[in-house]
Amino acid sequence: MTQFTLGWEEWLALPDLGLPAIRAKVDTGAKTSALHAFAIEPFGPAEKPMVRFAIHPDPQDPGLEIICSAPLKDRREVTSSNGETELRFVIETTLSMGERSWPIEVTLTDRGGMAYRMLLGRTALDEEMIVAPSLKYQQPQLSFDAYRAAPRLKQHRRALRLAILSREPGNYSTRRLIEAAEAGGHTMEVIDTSRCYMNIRAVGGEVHYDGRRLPHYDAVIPRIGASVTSYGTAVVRQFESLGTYCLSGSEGITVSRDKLHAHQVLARHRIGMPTTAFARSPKDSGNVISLVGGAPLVLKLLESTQGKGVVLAETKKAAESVISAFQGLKADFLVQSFVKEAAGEDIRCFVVGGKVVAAMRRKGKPDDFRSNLHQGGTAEPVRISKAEREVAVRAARAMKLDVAGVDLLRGEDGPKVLEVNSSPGLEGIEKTSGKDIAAMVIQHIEAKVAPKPPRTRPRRSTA
Ligand SMILES: Nc1ncnc2c1ncn2[C@@H]1O[C@H](COP(=O)(O)OP(=O)(O)OP(=O)(O)O)[C@@H](O)[C@H]1O
Ligand SMILES: [Mg+2]
Ligand SMILES: [Mg+2]
Repeated sequence: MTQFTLGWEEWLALPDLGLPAIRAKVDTGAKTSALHAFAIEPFGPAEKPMVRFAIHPDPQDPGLEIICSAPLKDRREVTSSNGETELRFVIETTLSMGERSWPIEVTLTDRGGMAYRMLLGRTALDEEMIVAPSLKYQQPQLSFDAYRAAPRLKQHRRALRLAILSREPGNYSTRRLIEAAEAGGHTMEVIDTSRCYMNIRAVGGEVHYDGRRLPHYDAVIPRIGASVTSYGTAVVRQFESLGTYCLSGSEGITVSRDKLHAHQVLARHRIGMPTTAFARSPKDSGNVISLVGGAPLVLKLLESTQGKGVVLAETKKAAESVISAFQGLKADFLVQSFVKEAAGEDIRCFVVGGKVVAAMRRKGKPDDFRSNLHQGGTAEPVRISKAEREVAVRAARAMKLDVAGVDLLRGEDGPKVLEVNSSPGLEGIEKTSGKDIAAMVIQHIEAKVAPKPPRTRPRRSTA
């Protein structure tokens, strides 16, 4: 075997941690190796514990911060060179130097002031390796520029710590998202939205749950039920202000839940929809009916879901009596022209990251103009036109939603968007399309929270 010589200072890479270049001090006086990490937090299930930490690989550049995660191997008492004993997390990872790669054990310690981000101890060295104490860089030199170029090469995939905000841990969508996250090597915790409590302040706001502060999540998937929209979006806003990526933003959830607001936003973006009007005073009932072109027309309670507050009025008389009933209940509603040619069918386009990843056609019961599955409708896969695809993507974007269920009707003069759902269910769409939509959602999150290409700067001498 050829001799492998190391100087007292060497460049190395820790590819499993997404660290392409680290300058290390080789210290044969130390037994274990150490990596100077901060914000060290264990996470994950007891059978498969993980640890998440951050590191500034370049001691000269505090702006370059990389988040790493790794399987947790042990916790161990380590005595450092200054004689202090510290309980440290231990991970195992691959070290690459020159043409060689081998597994090493590394302890994590928060000593950011150290000039070297890594100390290579003797247990990380093989028998045939020689350390030349008076020499440096016996192995190829690397550069911190690798961090500026890396994201464009192969994206490093690290285990993410994810949370889903849901009051229904057992429902199909929640279960599938957990499965997909775990299949991708991530962990997913289910948090009951209504049990989150918060302190609100400019700096250092927190989210608490069951007596403890929630840790930092790489991303949060809000699946907020209509009954807790207001509180739920406040929780989402709190996560947003902590800098956590939320799959559906608070603004998107709020707007999409309010039919009036949603239609105004869609109209502003020139997205086709049925002619829509609204009024509050009983004096204007006749006026709004004529605004949408008279009967037949559709009346919708603003907070309706699952088609429950959606009524078809075949005649002007019927429309007037439903309107007066709604007004009597002090319920806000909108009035919409009836798209007859849609014939009780609507199209659900499932949008992920600016693309329609699946679509289905839903058909109501034979005597129902509503196509909601909750009203007993059926669904089947459907091919959608280019115009439909475009309008669905634009509608999701107008609502500022990365993941959305866009419902549209096939009108005589093109697609007409009915609504944009911020937490679209996965069951119907996965079963009809046969696609793993949950995995697509997780992949979208991975792409979103992967380290951004750090700003480019003139190259600095690193020797
Ligand atoms: N203007 C319209 N013309 C024809 N059919 C309509 C019209 N508006 C709604 N429908 C039918 O009624 C169904 C329910 O309407 P809509 O989606 O607006 O209500 P919803 O209560 O928000 O339902 P969900 O949120 O569960 O999808 C639609 O899927 C569609 O089939
Ligand atoms: Mg709805
Ligand atoms: Mg609908």
